[in-house]
Amino acid sequence: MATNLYSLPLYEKIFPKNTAQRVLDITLLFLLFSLVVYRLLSLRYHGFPWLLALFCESYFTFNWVLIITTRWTPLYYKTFSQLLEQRVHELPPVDMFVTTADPVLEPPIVTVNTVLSLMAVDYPANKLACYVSDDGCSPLTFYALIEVSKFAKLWIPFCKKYNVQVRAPFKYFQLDQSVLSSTETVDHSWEFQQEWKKMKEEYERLRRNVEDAAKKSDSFGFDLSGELAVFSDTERQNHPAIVKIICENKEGLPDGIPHLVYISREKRPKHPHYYKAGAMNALARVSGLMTNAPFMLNVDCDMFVNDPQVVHQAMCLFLGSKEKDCAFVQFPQLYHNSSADSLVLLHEYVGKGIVGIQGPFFQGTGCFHRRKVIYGLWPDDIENECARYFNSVNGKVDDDDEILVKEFGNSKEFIKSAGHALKGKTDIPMNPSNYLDAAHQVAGSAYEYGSSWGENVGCLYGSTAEDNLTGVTIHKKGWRSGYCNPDPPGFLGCAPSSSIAVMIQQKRWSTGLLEILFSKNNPIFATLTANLQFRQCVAYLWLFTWGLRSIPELCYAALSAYCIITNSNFLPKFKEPGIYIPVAIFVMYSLYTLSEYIQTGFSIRSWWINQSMARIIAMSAWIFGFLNVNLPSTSPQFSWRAQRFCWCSWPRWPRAC
Ligand SMILES: O=c1ccn([C@@H]2O[C@H](COP(=O)(O)OP(=O)(O)O[C@H]3O[C@H](CO)[C@@H](O)[C@H](O)[C@H]3O)[C@@H](O)[C@H]2O)c(=O)[nH]1
Ligand SMILES: [Mn+2]
Repeated sequence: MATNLYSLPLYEKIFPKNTAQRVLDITLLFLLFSLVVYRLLSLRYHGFPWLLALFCESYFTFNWVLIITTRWTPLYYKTFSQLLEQRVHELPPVDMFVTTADPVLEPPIVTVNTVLSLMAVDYPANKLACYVSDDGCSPLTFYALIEVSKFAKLWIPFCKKYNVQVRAPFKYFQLDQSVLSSTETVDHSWEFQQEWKKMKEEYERLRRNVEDAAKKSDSFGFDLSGELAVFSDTERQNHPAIVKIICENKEGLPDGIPHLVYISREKRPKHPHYYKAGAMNALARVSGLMTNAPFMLNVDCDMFVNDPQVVHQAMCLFLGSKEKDCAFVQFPQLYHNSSADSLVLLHEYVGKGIVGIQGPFFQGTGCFHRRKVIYGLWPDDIENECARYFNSVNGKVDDDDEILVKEFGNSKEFIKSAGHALKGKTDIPMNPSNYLDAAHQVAGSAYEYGSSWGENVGCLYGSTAEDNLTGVTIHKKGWRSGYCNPDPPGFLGCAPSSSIAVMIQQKRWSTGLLEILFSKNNPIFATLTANLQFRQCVAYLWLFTWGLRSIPELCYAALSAYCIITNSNFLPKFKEPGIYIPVAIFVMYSLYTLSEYIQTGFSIRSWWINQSMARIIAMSAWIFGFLNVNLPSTSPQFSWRAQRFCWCSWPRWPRAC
């Protein structure tokens, strides 16, 4: 008897067994408690170093409690994307967002590759739209996207015809020709070889054009005429909104080219622009008007699609679960230019634990969202059909509905589209060009004033880690999130290229995370007053306290130097039995972490380097993050570019610069 396809699930939840891990975790916890108790009992025989060591070790014990609570029940999902199209008659539309901010630090050829990999995914082209937000207001980025639209007409059919696996051309042409197409029979054919050569030439031409244009723009030789005329008289931080439709799939062809839209939201020196969060909100509004897809994917400009089935994978989770159980689907942040061992380990041993509680954190990139959730919906709103938003009960959306205007701002067209999105209507507009005027309005710098954007709607303002702030408020409402970790990875990003860049990034993260910890969106309040689960709160606390951990880490490292100088000691003497406790902790922790590295396929050397780097980061970058949040800022606010370059700057993304 044939299996009924409708009865098969789209994904499976797998809870791996972790008994050995739990036993080791508890043993270490027991040893840490013993050490703290031993210190307390012997405190009166010792001086200051003992007291300081007690403080540090108590903090490390607290941190260990956070870690083991977080990773107690690991979970991962297995998706069956081949069943999706049989199970779902009509695949839902998806709007794809790319954010870029600086054509020098993020060369347009990188954005070009990301955009091409998105536009070429295996999904009906009439269900896709790609929106690029350019916070650099750069004619170069715009020019590069025009070049993309020409190349896409060749590239997308080529990828689909030969079932190309990696659809970011720079990566594809780096690969060995024998693995270029997954269809072995076509792989070696004369036709394929010819088309491959042509495609490579075309890509080289595109790359040269974009790079030559970049050189010209460096030397102020860029001709701002024709389509680029809108960029004359603009400054990076002072310009009107620019919205241009570069490709439009007017006929709605499933095998055509998806819409491609360029957006540079308005910026004025007087108005705060809220960095990436502001860009994401402008993208949400413009896309809401033009295509209003119920799902949105957001990626950083340096993160390309590595598996053309990503949208299918995400849809398995969205369409296979109850709405409440899947507010967003996060793919892990992995890199193509670095093995990023420590990140992989973090995903493996802590990330999966978080997935098993209320779902993964929003990591800012490689994430599919439900539009409704980004519009601020609570799970209860789904049951009562968003009653709190609508004055009229006749099912129609009034474009001057007071509540909607207060939430979403003063654009009649946008109110209508938001109302449809909230009500889950799927009859979406297909002609983005009809909404160009309204799009300019909602991409204006003053549009958000008096509305809930950044407060309750969209990506939230108030932290440089806007992704975590937005994620914690989603979980706080009681939503769960899904995790997709396919092999090969769905997305690959670009790791910071130097240690100093890593430090700057870590400093920014620790600042942003502490900003959330000290705000009204603190996970403890969220558990006490709303629907954040207790263990999810613990997981968030583990993350948000990175910056605080720098203090005990630094003190503990300084203790040995202090004791040598003052001829005192902070550890029990060798003849005292108490010495066995710290020695046991040290040996066990080292072997334990080492075994995690080896089990995940990394070397002893990588373990050593990462352990050292973890200490260096905690004692430098995180300290600066901590100071950044706690000291009143006296220095001028640095631009994003300065933050990326400048180790000693005091960056606070959420302020205007
Ligand atoms: O004013 C800005 C600043 C940044 N960005 C974009 O935001 C993204 C992330 O910025 P980046 O400086 O590359 O930060 P990273 O530390 O590499 O990013 C990580 O950390 C951020 C939170 O700090 C998350 O938002 C990101 O998704 C995550 O990849 C990039 O696409 C930028 O183009 C803007 O669009 N406008
Ligand atoms: Mn980045």
